[in-house]
Amino acid sequence: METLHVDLGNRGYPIFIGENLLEKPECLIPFITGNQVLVVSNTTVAPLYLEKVIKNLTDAGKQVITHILPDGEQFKTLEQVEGIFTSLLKGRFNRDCSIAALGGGVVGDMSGFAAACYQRGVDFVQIPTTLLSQVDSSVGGKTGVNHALGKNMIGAFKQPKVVLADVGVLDTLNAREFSAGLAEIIKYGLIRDNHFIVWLETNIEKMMMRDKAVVAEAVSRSCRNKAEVVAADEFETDQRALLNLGHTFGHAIETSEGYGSWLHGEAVATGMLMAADLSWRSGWISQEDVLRVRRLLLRAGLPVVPPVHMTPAQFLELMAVDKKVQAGKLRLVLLKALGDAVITADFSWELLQQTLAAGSSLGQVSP
Ligand SMILES: NC(=O)c1ccc[n+]([C@@H]2O[C@H](COP(=O)([O-])OP(=O)(O)OC[C@H]3O[C@@H](n4cnc5c(N)ncnc54)[C@H](O)[C@@H]3O)[C@@H](O)[C@H]2O)c1
Ligand SMILES: O=C(O)C(=O)C[C@@H](O)[C@H](O)[C@H](O)COP(=O)(O)O
Ligand SMILES: [Zn+2]
Repeated sequence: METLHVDLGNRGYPIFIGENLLEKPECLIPFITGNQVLVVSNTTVAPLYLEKVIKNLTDAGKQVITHILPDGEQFKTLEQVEGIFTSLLKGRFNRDCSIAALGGGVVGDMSGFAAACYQRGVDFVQIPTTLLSQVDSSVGGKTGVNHALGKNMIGAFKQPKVVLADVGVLDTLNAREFSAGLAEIIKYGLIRDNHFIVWLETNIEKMMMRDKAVVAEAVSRSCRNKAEVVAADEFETDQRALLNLGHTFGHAIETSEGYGSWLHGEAVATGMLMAADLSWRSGWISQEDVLRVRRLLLRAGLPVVPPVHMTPAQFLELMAVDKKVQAGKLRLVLLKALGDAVITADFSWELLQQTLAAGSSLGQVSP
């Protein structure tokens, strides 16, 4: 087992990464101070792993109740969070209770948001069960829900007390969801870790075959990158926005297509290629760099062509509500080099239009 730490002073916490961690109550119980625990999961994950988590908690003398959400991004809503509050109130849960999120990013984001709001804040722990949630969403404290008009528009920062990433649970994850997690992994390489890109290019086949050691290393390198960024800028006043590479385009795709139609990781993958394309049109990276990004995404089983029917105008309308917009000006995360991203409003509107219109020829037509 490997232990990393998110250095946030009195809001700091460990990330445990390894196999069979669901069988190690010592990784969970010390981080739950009160007696009452609500475990939030969903209809897919609960039958697989809920029993183990409940046993660890009840063996330690905790009073446990559960709340099982319907499965899917389309249920990441305020209405479903209200249901979590109802379970807490019906259970007579006090302010010293904890909420445990057992599931992927959807369960984690909603549970964390419920924890931030219930009685103005209770403790919460993350037990991420998808690759994406182990490498990204369980770390850093962004929580929230979607709105029909925009992704993750309602939310709060709420750090967990611990992150328990048991890579063994990824055995039951389907191939499409596994690939979606790879998008956020590739993101860390592109924004700040050129060595990680080379490592991924070398190990992507082993990763796709779910070689346990390679998967654990990818989770660890990703979490280390994320923990460093979050520790430097917890509330996204500056550099944390780099973690949004590909997301301005990607969130527009998710919203336009209907939540759950494109997986978050798939939309981010295509969005990262669009960001690379615009970086190339801006003269910052080479065409070979863009093709390198494209090849890696394809090898990871990810889509690289935006929805054919999405027009530049539709993209721009949805991108205008992005959370990085400042004083009405769109800011994008772009690449100065592979492994070196910047957040900037300094791009040409005309070149952006070209990227949005490029479709399947992203990065492949000379500007
Ligand atoms: N808070 C953050 O910093 C952050 C970061 C990245 C993404 N996100 C959010 O996370 C969400 C995406 O998360 P996700 O990709 O984990 O999707 P998800 O939570 O929808 O999980 C994907 C699917 O896998 C299933 N599943 C989960 N664990 C499983 C397992 N071990 N075996 C079999 N099936 C399993 C789920 O039931 C679901 O059907 C999006 O809403 C995105 O906006 C948040
Ligand atoms: O932790 C962050 O910061 C991120 O941006 C991680 C992203 O992968 C994640 O999708 C996040 O939810 C996007 O944040 P948002 O503020 O654009 O909703
Ligand atoms: Zn993301």
